[in-house]
Formats: sequence, C-alpha cells, structure tokens
Amino acid sequence: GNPDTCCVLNPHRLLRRQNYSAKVTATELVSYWQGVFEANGIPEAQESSKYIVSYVLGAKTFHSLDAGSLSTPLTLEQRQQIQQLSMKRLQRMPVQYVLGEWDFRELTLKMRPPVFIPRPETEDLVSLVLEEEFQRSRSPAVNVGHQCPTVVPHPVILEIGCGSGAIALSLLNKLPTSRVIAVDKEEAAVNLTRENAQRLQLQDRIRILCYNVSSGSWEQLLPWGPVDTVVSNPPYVFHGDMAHLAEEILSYEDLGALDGGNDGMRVIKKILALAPRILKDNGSVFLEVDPRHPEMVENWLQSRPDLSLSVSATHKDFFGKPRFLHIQNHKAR
Ligand SMILES: C[S@@+](CC[C@H](N)C(=O)[O-])C[C@H]1O[C@@H](n2cnc3c(N)ncnc32)[C@H](O)[C@@H]1O
Repeated sequence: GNPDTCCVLNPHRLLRRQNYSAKVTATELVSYWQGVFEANGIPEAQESSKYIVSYVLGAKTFHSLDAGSLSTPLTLEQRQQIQQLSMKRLQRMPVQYVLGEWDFRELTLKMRPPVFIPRPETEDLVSLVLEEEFQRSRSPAVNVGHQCPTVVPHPVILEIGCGSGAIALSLLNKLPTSRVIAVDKEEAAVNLTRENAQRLQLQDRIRILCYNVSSGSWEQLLPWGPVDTVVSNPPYVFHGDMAHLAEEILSYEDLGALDGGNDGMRVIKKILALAPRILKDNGSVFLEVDPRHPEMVENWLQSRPDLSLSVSATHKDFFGKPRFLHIQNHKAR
C-alpha cells in the first residue's frame, strides 16, 4: 500500500522516521498529532492534540500558552511524554483519562478509568443546588431568633452516585459551612472521591461510603441526622440507547454509571423511594435526567402519593432541553 498512509496509520513507524534531534515546537507537534488522530478516525483530533501538548507543557489549555512556550523547541522527554499520551488517545481512551485529571467548575479532579468522567452539563446541576442553599441561608426562617440573627445554616447534603466526587466536592467548596455524605456503589468511585477530597483539602466535611441505593439501609445515610438536600446524577440512559454511545465511553467508562434500565428510571425510582425517609421536612431532591424523564417522573410520583414528593421545577440544560428536576418533600418523616 501507500507508505505514507501506512505510516500515518502506524505512528510508531512515522515516529521512527522523525529526526529526534530536530527542533520541534509545541505548535508543530499539535499539528503533527492532530494529523495522526485524523488519519486514524479519532474524534476531536485537534482538541485532543492541544490538550495533550498543553498538559505536558504544564498548561491547562493551548490558548493559555505564551508565545515563548509556543516557539521554544520541546525537550526529548516532553516529546516522548506527548507520544506516550497520544498513543493512549489512539486507543480511543478519553482525553480526561489520558491526562489523568480534568476540571469541573473551579476544581481540578483526578480521573481514573472506569470511574465516570464528569460532563459539563452537570455543572448546572451544582448551580441549582447552590442557588437553593443560598436562598435558604437568606430566608428569615433559618435565623435563630434575636440573639444570633447572622447564624447561617449548616446544610447537610447527600450525593447518590458520587463517581469522581465532582458534585459533592464542588458543593463543599462553595458552601463552607455545609457537610456532604457522598455514596457510590462502586469501590473505585468511592476511592477516587476520597483521593480527590484529600487533594483538595475538603476531607473534613465529607463522609464517603460504599453504598448501593438499591439494597443499602437508609439508616447508614444519617450520620448527621436528616438531610436538607439529596442530589444525584444517576445512571439514566435508556438501556436501548447504550449501544449508540461513543466508543470512548463504551470501552473505558463503567457502563453501570450510565445504564438506567429499560426506561432509564431504575436508579431514579430507588432514589425517590429513599428520599422521604432521609429528608428533612421541605427538603429537596435535585436530579439530572434524560429529557424524556421529567414527564415520566411526574407521572410516577403521582402514582406514588405515599412518597409525598412532587416536582417543583424543571430546568433546561444549555441546549434548551429539560434535564434537571427539583423535587420537594412535603411531609414529616
Ligand atoms: C452518571 S455517574 C455520576 C458520577 C458523578 N456524580 C458525576 O456527575 O460525575 C453515576 C454514578 O452512580 C453510581 N451508581 C450507579 N448505580 C448506583 C446505585 N444503585 N447505588 C449507588 N450508586 C450507584 C455509579 O457507580 C456512578 O459512579
């Protein structure tokens, strides 16, 4: 076959042909690896290449590199590290796992397969919880009389399915008087949340438990008594849609983090059945869901009046799709 095509499809051979004493700049290496990724059908070829080169140069984004770093020839070690990381991307590993870290809101979190990589839309789920907590802290009901009108509440938040800890740790970071219980059924997720909490010095206000919402006993979730808020980005993909997910997801991420069963509601229903047992009166549940779910959840809650929960608001994601549910508890436990 055409040797050039052959080399592009086989980057080892192409790299051997490169002159290792040549001076190669960051900009040139970005184009080089972009070309290799494109020739191999790797999605987001340019972005992947930029992230890898920037990471090795100690920057978050290519955009943030100054003119000096862009024009300085890379060292052999840097080029070899870029090659090593790019080889992983060529195996369709998501760039977040390739780099081993990713940003979520203002935090940099460690990432490790197969623990679910936080998605950008989930940042909006965190914003909704923060808005509610800020509103509560301003509400006169939380003041404890004349002696101490400035007392702020100390919300207790439960996150179900914490993955890497993105939601739980972002909430702790923004709510300095809050405490969070973060649970996940997977040991790998619990360990990664723990590591991320420690790296971010947020370990003192969090309890991290291996807990399966389908089988665990609710008493375990109350180390600090009834909770103000339950938040979850549960597995909610309809089982029939799983096969259409990108190869990056199917090969590297834990599919148990995504597969919500036939109607995507398997774990959602477990969370809603648990919520009234552990929430304070007027406590809230915030869920990220599929756009088909808000109506399905409303119907299901109507068929379960015993849960005393109702949808109080549905919020849209940045594409205008209904993706976030605010559900409220109405009665004493
Ligand atoms: C979509 S991921 C969300 C991870 C993280 N909260 C985020 O937004 O990046 C769902 C998480 O729920 C966990 N999970 C799935 N089923 C569960 C169950 N029955 N009980 C507890 N956690 C569960 C998965 O292991 C996974 O970490």
